[in-house]
Amino acid sequence: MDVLISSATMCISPKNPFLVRSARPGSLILPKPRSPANSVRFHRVAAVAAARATAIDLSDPEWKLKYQRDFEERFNIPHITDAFPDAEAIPSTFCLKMRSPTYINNKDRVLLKVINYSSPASAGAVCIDPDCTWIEQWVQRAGPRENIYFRPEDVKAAIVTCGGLCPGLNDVIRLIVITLEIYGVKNIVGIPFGYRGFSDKNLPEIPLSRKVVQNIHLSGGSLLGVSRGGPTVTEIVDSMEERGINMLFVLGGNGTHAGANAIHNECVKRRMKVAVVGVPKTIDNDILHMDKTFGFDTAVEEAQRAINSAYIEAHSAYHGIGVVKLMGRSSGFIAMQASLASGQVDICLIPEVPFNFHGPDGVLKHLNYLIETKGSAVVCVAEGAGQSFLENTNAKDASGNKVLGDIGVHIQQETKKYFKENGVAADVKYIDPTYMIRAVRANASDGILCTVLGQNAVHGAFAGYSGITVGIINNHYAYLPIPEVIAYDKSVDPNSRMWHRCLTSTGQPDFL
Ligand SMILES: Nc1ncnc2c1ncn2[C@@H]1O[C@H](COP(=O)(O)OP(=O)(O)O)[C@@H](O)[C@H]1O
Ligand SMILES: O=P(O)(O)OC[C@H]1O[C@](O)(COP(=O)(O)O)[C@@H](O)[C@@H]1O
Ligand SMILES: [Mg+2]
Repeated sequence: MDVLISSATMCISPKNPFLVRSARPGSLILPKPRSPANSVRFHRVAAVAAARATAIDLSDPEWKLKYQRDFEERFNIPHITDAFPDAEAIPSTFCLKMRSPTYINNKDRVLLKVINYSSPASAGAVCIDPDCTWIEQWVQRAGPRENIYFRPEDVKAAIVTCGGLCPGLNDVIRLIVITLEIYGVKNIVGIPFGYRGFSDKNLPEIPLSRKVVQNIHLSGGSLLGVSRGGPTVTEIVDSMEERGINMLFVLGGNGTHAGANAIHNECVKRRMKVAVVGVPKTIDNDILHMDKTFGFDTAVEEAQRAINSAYIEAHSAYHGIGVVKLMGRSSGFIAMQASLASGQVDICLIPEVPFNFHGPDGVLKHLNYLIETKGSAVVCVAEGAGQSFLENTNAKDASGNKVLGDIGVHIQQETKKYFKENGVAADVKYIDPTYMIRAVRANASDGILCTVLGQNAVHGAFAGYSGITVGIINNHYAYLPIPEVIAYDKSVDPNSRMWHRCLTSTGQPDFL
């Protein structure tokens, strides 16, 4: 569970079960937004989640039942019949050439959490109460339904890709289009350059068909283009009304999904029979509840190449130090996984784990030790790490995301200075492979994930769901209500086995 509810007087942090904070009885603890620039956005979303979650009084003998009911309500996915109770269901038009498809029953569920922790002290434990009481948490299974709520001939489907690039965008677009055609949809368009394409009159819709998308997965990027910022939700929905779009597939991260949810709500308010379905795209892997998001595997694989280059440079130089900065605004998943996978990293720094540069336990002292003992060293740092050491410019990008200082450059400069001051030779090389990684095409495992997610997005829309997103959970596929996946950024748990494995691999000490 991501939001922890207090016991009579205490509550335990969901991210760090060892951290017990006092709280008012019955109060609800929501994680603090990580980035100040995003705080308005995440406070807003968190408030939605908070409003929907019932504070649980653990002294109530019925608390478990109430908790379960609350969970079911929160993870219930909006359906077109909520606003249109008389909406007609027709037999599915999804048909395969060779055989008739098997369907998902609406009552099928996927288990969200699969470990029954016996104690909050267990590594990575996420507990609801101090006894770590086991509560089954079921979410909706994704897939084709026997009955659908849209006649294919009445559908105008649109696809939009927002935010930064991520490997696999084209794979998802491709499968959405192909699946829509299998249902019988003829009117499919791409909205160019993210949400901007809804308002910029100079950007015409891109007609899509199997023929157009057949080979797009062979290259990275997005056939449709991406952007940050753009029109207001009102303008987007006005544009959808004008264009007659009644199915919208939104590929993007937390910002895009906040937009998609707002679009869904606005459509409900205007009584438009529209399905808005998200497919989470975040190379940083910071969307809640999912095993991973598409593009992440590819990013880790590609990041290893940069780490390997940094290693070779460092290893070939006299007292060489290689610094690689990887993506991860507020979550260090790519840096952690790539460090683990490569086995060539001596120091991995992520936003979730504080560290000092200077002082007897600082990064620089350890680098000095590595140079003395090994002769070279490799540092892998996530872009959001160590921001407190950098000047805060308060600058924001077009989407309102905080523009971060370059921690890689900072490490390079500080390291050079430190070794110079100590009269020790050091050859410091810095690599920032961000845009090289983001632009590659998806690897095989991401390609498959994209295929499944794209197909399921279309099944969800035809099944009449809206305001939902699709994800892989414990190797199964599920539909989730958007507010629950973007309540805050998923981040690396410093108490998790994975982070501890990373520390084992690098051999680094605590830099505090
Ligand atoms: N809270 C929000 N409500 C509506 N739209 C948003 C919100 N936050 C971001 N957006 C829009 O979503 C798009 C992508 O957001 P961004 O943060 O750049 O990328 P990502 O979706 O990958 O997080 C942008 O066009 C931005 O204007
Ligand atoms: O230079 P840009 O396009 O703003 O992208 C930088 C950002 O893109 C990312 O790679 C992914 O961010 P999004 O999920 O918001 O697209 C971040 O790690 C990074 O901060
Ligand atoms: Mg984002």
